[in-house]
Amino acid sequence: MARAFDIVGFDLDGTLLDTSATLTRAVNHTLAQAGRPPLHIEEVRPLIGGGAKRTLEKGLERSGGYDPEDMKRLYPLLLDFYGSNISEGSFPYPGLVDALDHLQADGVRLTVVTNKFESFALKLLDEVGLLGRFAAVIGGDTMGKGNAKPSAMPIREMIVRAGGGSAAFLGDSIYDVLAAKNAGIPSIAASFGFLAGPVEELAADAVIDSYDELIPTLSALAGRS
Ligand SMILES: O=C(O)COP(=O)(O)O
Ligand SMILES: [Mg+2]
Repeated sequence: MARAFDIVGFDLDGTLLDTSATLTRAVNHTLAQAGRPPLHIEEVRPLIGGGAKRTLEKGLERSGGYDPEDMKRLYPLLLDFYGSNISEGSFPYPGLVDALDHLQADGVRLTVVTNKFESFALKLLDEVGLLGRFAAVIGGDTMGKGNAKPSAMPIREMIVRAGGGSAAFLGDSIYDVLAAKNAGIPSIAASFGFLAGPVEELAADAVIDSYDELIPTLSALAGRS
């Protein structure tokens, strides 16, 4: 079958992998150092997507209040714990590997654009055995401070690093949809990810409820443009 797009880009947390158990453990480990009560995974899930710093800031707000001095002390602890336990409890969403196989068999180049640090993204993807699939992995720090999603810059960079061509982007947060829109490429929202509200609020060009829907959705989007 002819491919719908030359490049398909993926967000990482809440899109390729369910990382919520690992991040909840890291957040709770950090909150405990500050004598704060733990948060439930359901509370942490919608706080993921803007990078670990933002997740911790929001976690502190929810567990008794945010204080920049606490943050300065606690953020390195979070990074240290998370970096040392990055893949424990994180898993690909059902159907992901089949969908990637299908896309690669059609000659599609696969990429990742995440707001995680690039080094963390590389380590995590390597440990779950997916790193070799991706022509490019762009992190929240790859393009420099202030240039993470929703900036168009990491999406443009992903297209350049993957060798150019038509592209679409799949993600689970408003940062993903806005980054794709800002870069002028179609966006797809993963309703199975870490949503902070109804998936419709993301206003993506299409929505998938599982990876079984990805290939037909890409074809429909390509036919529309
Ligand atoms: O919040 C994070 O650590 C990164 O999240 P993302 O992979 O969804 O961009
Ligand atoms: Mg995400």
